[in-house]
Amino acid sequence: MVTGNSKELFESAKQFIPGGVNSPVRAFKAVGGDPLFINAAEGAYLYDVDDNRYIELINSWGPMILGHANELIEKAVIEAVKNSLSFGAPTAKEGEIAELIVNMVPSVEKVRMVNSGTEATMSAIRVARGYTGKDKIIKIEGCYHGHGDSFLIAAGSGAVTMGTPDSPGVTKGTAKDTLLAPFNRLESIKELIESNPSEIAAIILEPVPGNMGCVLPEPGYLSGLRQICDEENIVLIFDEVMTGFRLAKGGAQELFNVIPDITTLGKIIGGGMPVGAYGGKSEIMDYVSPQGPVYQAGTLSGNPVAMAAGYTMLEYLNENPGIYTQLEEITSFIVQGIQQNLKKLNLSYTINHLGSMFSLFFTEKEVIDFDTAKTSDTKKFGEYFRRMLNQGVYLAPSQFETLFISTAITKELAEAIIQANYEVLNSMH
Ligand SMILES: Cc1ncc(COP(=O)(O)O)c(C=O)c1O
Ligand SMILES: N[C@H](C=O)CCC(=O)O
Repeated sequence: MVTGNSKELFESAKQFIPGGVNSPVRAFKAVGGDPLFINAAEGAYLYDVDDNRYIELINSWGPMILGHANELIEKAVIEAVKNSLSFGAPTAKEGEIAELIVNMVPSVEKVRMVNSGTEATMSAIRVARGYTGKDKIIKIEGCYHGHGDSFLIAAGSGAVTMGTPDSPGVTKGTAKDTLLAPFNRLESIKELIESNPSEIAAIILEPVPGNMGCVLPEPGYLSGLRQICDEENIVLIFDEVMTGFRLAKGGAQELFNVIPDITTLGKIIGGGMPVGAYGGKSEIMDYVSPQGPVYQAGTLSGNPVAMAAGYTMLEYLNENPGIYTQLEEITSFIVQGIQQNLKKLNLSYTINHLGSMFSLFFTEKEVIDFDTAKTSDTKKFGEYFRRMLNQGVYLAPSQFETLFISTAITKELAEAIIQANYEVLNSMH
């Protein structure tokens, strides 16, 4: 594979950008080799600056659920751009997208738009604290909620990939208000509540984590959290930045029928533009300024171009719920194909899968939380990643990320992915 142009651009970028990238995991540091610089993408394909073509299994870390360069979204963006890029004043589209989100996501009665998932989660815990008058939060180990200080403790995604799940720069004062529990362990949550009586404002988690790789909640875990929060006057926050509009049109909360108090959203909600949102019960959201005293603002919040893209995406998903069955079927087909490959090759690595999210973990252990995810052989994953790239399949460059399937993945492409997986695993063992 020729990658000279990417190499050159990376060397140049490193002079002016820390590590040459604007988000750490993109640097390929954990998998070796230099990152590919991307020129264009269409449907299921990504094209780099050396004209190599790849089948896309990241989809901009989730947002591109309909594949790249979707005509409807492109058209909506072009129309919006004609009226100026930003007003910093209310628009009709903001009301329309808010109403659509309220109709689609079961927990959301009112919603505030922001510019990223990070802003959404930072704002959500501030409201939870303002509403309850309590300071501490419980965070689940291995979940990633963006780069807000309160969350860079036992954080998944790029943070664990770079070997910095507890980031320097987070003050001890902030860190002491973030308590940690393993995923899927209600007992541990109960112990934290007992040892911090009347101090916990919120429990925040990814209901189906994708940032330690894809991990599934065990039966009763999410409903158990709901019950504990009700009993203890704790705000339950589902971070559905990844799972929102992906696992179902109402997200993981619809799928598992567990309704949180606050939901954070991102990725798909912007159709590829930088958007986030947090919403929930009116009683809680009415604490947000200017209705209430909890301050949160944004110069570009509700940006008209981003709202046009997001609205078009959500409207399409709302009107075409069959997409979720289609995504589940094609993802199951790929997962089963990989499972058969593993069997043929006498390998017993673990695959976790739900809807259009899946991860192949290079461990023989069942992966149910951060500790078991970390038993994966990351060196082996790096080799797998590089060889898959050579086969023309673009994976997330970290063991601690889920893959995302888009509707652009056809049966033929799914077969090509399974074949590439077989050849690569065979060549490695
Ligand atoms: C579950 C989850 N929450 C929050 C975030 C932060 O979103 P953003 O990167 O848009 O700030 C991400 C992804 O980065 C995420 O996957
Ligand atoms: N896992 C992260 C978000 O979901 C990946 C995005 C990033 O860190 O660049």
